[in-house]
Amino acid sequence: MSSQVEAVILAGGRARRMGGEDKGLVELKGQPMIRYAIDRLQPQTADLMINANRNQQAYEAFGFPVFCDEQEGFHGPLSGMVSALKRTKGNYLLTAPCDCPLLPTDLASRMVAELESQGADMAVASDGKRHQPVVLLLKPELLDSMQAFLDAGDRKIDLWYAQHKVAVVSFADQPMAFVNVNTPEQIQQLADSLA
Ligand SMILES: Nc1nc2c(ncn2[C@@H]2O[C@H](COP(=O)(O)OP(=O)(O)OP(=O)(O)O)[C@@H](O)[C@H]2O)c(=O)[nH]1
Ligand SMILES: [Mg+2]
Repeated sequence: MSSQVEAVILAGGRARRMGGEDKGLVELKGQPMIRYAIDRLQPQTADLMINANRNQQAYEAFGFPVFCDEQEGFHGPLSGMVSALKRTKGNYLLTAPCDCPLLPTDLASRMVAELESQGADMAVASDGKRHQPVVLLLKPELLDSMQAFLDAGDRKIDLWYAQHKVAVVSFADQPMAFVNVNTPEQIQQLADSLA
């Protein structure tokens, strides 16, 4: 692939539905959840970084750069994305959450291919029915637009990207790809289904 893709795993949320435990570090079948996201993304991307607002040292142990949101106060995933866009050296930044352990192994290549074939500014993944608004492929030049949106006090990712030319990339062929684990019960359900 000629286009260099850097990935950021977003692990900066409060995880209230997980009882406030740091979701990326919560274990699924004996491994921290972020380990699954790393294992899915690392083979697909030139670089990887982790966005976390707590437990920095525990995240650093995975061997990738760790950074927190520039703006304190948990302003949502866009806050992590804007901080990542400021750091990225890739031609594209791929964003993904720490709580989707079964991300597609062909995520980056399909997102890049669709973005480029549609001449879009960015791409959003879809499970075939719904957008996955934290699974995005972003051109670094979107930084100013995202920063302005956040500075205006807006938080909703889909409202931000509606301002841009977006390629929607369907992974309907992989029904488990975006299984999202937000609660202890969902961890248990996924562990059982992977057993
Ligand atoms: N950097 C950053 N990421 C966030 C923030 N809020 C949520 N995220 C990330 O966005 C993704 C999707 O969010 P949720 O699944 O709702 O996670 P959450 O907000 O930690 O969990 P709940 O409090 O239970 O809603 C996860 O990867 C979170 O880590 C934030 O304020 N900053
Ligand atoms: Mg979630």
